[in-house]
Amino acid sequence: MDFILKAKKLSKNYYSKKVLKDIDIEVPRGKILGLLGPNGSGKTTFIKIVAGLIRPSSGEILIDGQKPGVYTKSIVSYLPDVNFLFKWMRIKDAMSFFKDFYPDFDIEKARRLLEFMELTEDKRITTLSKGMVEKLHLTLVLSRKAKLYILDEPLGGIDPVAREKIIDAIVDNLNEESSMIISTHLVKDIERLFDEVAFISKGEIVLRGNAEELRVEKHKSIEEIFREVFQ
Ligand SMILES: Nc1ncnc2c1ncn2[C@@H]1O[C@H](COP(=O)(O)OP(=O)(O)OP(=O)(O)O)[C@@H](O)[C@H]1O
Repeated sequence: MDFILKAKKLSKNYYSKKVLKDIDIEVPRGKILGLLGPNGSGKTTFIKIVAGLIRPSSGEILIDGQKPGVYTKSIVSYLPDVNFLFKWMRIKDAMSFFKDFYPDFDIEKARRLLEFMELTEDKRITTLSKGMVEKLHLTLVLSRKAKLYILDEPLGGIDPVAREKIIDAIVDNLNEESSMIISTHLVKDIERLFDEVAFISKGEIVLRGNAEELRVEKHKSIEEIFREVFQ
């Protein structure tokens, strides 16, 4: 099988604290991986390594066959779990910012997604609700033509009805060659997106596999498996 991401024995320490311990994760090309774990389990740390923001302490990670660096940053579209937009911006400024910064940013796609999210370009960032800011972030990140999208806790502030619609939009907007990692502890609504899942607990992968095979094997939904693993 062809993999967009391969991590082997990946570890990260903050001083003497081991935050990731010998993580093995593989993401097949064209597939969506759910990285599932409770607060503080190491999801954001792993995602930051993939985004090239922090370095692992040991182990290996290859993205499209290369170590995190200039090339991998150009093919990875990263949705952080914090607001990355400036307060002075209107939505149209955020769009221009992305267009200038990322050559693969598709402004027409962004406009279509923005309309779908029921946001208008002249709105000021400071007047947006938390859910609206999340929708804008997703619009920007999904409008890049990336090989790998990494979404850290998307949809948390978005109401359940809008969440369903956005999940459909994520599926519709992902082309066949692109892959995605979604980190979350809100498994219920999102689980239908996952092809593969990896459960992370205290920095260790405790279970991973194909989502459908796990459902069949355990006669449980991924959410039920999540509750079982982390109760
Ligand atoms: N810069 C840092 N310095 C020291 N410890 C850190 C640092 N960043 C994260 N940690 C610790 O690493 C552990 C994993 O944190 P991380 O943010 O990766 O978890 P998470 O699974 O994303 O959690 P959440 O779901 O709450 O966002 C936590 O114990 C956290 O306190």
